Amino acid sequence: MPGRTNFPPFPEDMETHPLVVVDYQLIKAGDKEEAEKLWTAATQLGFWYLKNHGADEEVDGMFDLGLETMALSEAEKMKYAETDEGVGYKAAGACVIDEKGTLDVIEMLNIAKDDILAYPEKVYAEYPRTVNARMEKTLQPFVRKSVEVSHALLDALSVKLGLPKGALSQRHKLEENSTCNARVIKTPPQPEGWSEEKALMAAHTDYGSLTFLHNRLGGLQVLAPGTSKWQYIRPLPGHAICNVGDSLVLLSGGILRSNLHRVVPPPGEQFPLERWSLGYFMRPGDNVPLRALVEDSPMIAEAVAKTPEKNWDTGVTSKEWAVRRIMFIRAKNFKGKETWMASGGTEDYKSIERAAGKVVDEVKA
Ligand SMILES: O=C(O)CCC(=O)C(=O)O
Ligand SMILES: [Fe+2]
Repeated sequence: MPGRTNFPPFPEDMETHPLVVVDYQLIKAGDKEEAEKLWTAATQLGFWYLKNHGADEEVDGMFDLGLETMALSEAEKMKYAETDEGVGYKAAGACVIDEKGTLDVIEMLNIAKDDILAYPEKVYAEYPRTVNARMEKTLQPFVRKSVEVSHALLDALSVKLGLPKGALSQRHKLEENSTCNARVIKTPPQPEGWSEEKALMAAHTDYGSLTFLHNRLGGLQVLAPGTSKWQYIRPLPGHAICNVGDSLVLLSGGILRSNLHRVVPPPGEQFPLERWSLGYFMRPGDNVPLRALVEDSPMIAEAVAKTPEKNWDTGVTSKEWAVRRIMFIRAKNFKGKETWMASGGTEDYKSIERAAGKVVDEVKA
């Protein structure tokens, strides 16, 4: 499988954005210094490498599942086409990547955590046979491992936020229905070349809480705060990439950051290759209101008081937030700039335009 174990290196001389390395075993053991590193990463950029996460075997199985499933015929995959709630197979061209309605080129498979854990019972959807064949041996262990890791990170962040230890993980209960999913992404090579305006996955913030991402090839880029240039994240063997999503930003009154990122073709010698990536997307339980936890933490209350111009009580639940974002990014629902903007979360559109070299009128934009 190109992009899994045997591929040319990410170019040495490529400019990248450095990430803090967090050691999962130390976080799990309650190490204060490591929690401090996590805090720095989660509040400043919102991205970090996670080492010693212990999920390598499960991740390898997930890459195999992706390969086996994407190799099925398009007709077969389309029997399981993604719903408006973002569950199932997303064909290339099913989503838009900009306000002009340009169609995307990536294939994606989203398998709901609730379907995985309930298997062979169905909660939302049926999946291709290649997925069913790996429900028990790959998907369930991958979900369990990812949830264990994500909960340890949430607990460490809770403490730093001045919340009771379980305050965040309680809002992400495994047994509660949620839009959490396991995702595999296949990005096709771009033999005609590639131009800066055409991201393969558009600039976005993740809408959930924490993403536990596994990359082999380069292609993931971030637009760091205070910069106007997209920078690659260098994939490091054995290291996951974790990032904060909008839900944690909202729950923490903006103390945690969900940074803009996108996917472009891998650089250098990796350019002609198919790119595969996958992750577990942890999101709050469906009924969790997306509002700052001001009653539970003086630190959050203070952060909210200092930013009265922001809306820290969205008035919607985690599920409503997710469904809106998914629905409006789908090509079949695209009606112009309005629907494109309705697909947004906490993205800073001005910084995206600045990075694209457009002049932004700070007053009117
Ligand atoms: O493929 C990647 O590296 C990133 C994927 C991503 O950002 C997403 O699925 O939300
Ligand atoms: Fe993302």
